[in-house]
Amino acid sequence: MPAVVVSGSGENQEFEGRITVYVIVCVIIAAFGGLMFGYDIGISGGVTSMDDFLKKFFPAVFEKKHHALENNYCKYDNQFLQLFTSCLYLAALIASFVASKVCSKYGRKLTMQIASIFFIIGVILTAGGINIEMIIFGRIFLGFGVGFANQAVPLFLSEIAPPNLRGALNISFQLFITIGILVSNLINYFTTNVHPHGWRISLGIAGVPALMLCLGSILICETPTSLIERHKVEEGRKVLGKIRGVENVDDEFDSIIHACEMAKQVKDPFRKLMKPVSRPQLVISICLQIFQQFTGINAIMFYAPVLFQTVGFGNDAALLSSVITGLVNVFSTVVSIYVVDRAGRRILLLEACVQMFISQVIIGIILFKELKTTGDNLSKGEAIFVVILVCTFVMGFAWSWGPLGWLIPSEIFPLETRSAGFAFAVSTNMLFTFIIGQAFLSMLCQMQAGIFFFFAAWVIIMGAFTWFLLPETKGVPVDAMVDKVWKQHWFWRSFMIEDDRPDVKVV
Ligand SMILES: OC[C@H]1O[C@](O)(CO)[C@@H](O)[C@@H]1O
Repeated sequence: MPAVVVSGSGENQEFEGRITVYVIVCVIIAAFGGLMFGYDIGISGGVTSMDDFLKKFFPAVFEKKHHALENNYCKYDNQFLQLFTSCLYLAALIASFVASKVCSKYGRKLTMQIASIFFIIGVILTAGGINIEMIIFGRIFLGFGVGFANQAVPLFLSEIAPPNLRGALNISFQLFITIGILVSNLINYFTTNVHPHGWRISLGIAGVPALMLCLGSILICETPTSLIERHKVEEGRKVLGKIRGVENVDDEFDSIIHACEMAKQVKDPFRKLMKPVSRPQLVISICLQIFQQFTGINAIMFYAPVLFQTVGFGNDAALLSSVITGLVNVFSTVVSIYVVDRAGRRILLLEACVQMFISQVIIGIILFKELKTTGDNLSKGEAIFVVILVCTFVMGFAWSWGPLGWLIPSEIFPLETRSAGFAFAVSTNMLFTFIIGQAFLSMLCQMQAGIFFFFAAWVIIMGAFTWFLLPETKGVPVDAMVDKVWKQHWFWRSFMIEDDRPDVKVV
């Protein structure tokens, strides 16, 4: 998940430096952290739809799936099966509190190393799993890895990126996540026909990015910001010179020193976050995360193969359809990188609401009409139409609520509360991802086709929220947000009266 830029608002300043090979190597290594997260998101749906896996760990679900004991919508409704997917996010939520301390006390590099060790343990336990407990423990370890990696990698990327590339790199983390999801969909497509251990291969391949992150994080440098924060000022200057590839890094160095000093002056950022002046940023960041998850995206990302089987696809067709939605996810995220600073945030979010709403309502209507009783299936044409609609839904999400759910919280907080505010955003995301992961299959069973109308209703709420309460922040310098955005806004300006911000001028 993309980064909060803590090293001053260098976005508005030109410093000397070029993109060095070293920076590129560091970015690639850190990318494995994002890939790993995406891989874990995407892999569980395919694995939980594989017969060999179900027979071994969830025989009751296997029976339901093959003997039509229940209607289509309830085939996969099983709390443990959902726990296999969702426990990862609960573990990540818990780990992220510890990780944020480790990250600022001991640095980004060590935090990434710890993440990769968790990942490796998680991969061994899940791929080698012999009972449910072992695979759930494995997923929990993967979750610890995600908690640590998601704290360190975005910060690391934004701190080593040349300032003019920070925005693009911010969205790149989401891009790495989507690539990880796609790779996992592809792997599942091939391993589903490898019996009886295809699922072990799927879960085991996660070891590749985990090992790359582990070995790579020995090679990479610590970021200058983290070194300076931890009083290793001279080393910080040296590393800055090395990653920028120029002799004179004085300006950027001074700006990092200044930003670190400013950040230190804020005694209690969490208290400051609770004051009315921070209300707009806090409410918006939390709501964006809740809304991001209530678009229903992870119902698709986690359970697409299961969902496609629910509407009557065979195993291969279901997995292939997931590959297609994975591809749409990646390409639409790339679109966002190009469009976001040209078109602005609001228009992307609002357009996506319309697109997602239409897709969900039509899917809901088709399923409502065609999948009523046990044994019903969609016709081939209808099933293909549903896949197309899932793609238009994912497309809308991926160029808006996906990346912007992270970008906006990272740019609206003033420096004093940025880190703390972003931590809230990360934990809210993990919490609601957990809720969707744990509840979706049961909701599908209870609400049947109505689940799509449920998510569509949320899309209306988030559209209204965006329309009335989300100001445009495109091109607004970070230190001008209060004057140019919040004090001008019809609703949020009433919170700006008690403006007790310390005079932090971000340079
Ligand atoms: O690309 C979709 C993925 O992006 C996220 O919303 C993170 O921003 C995940 O929760 C989701 O699985």
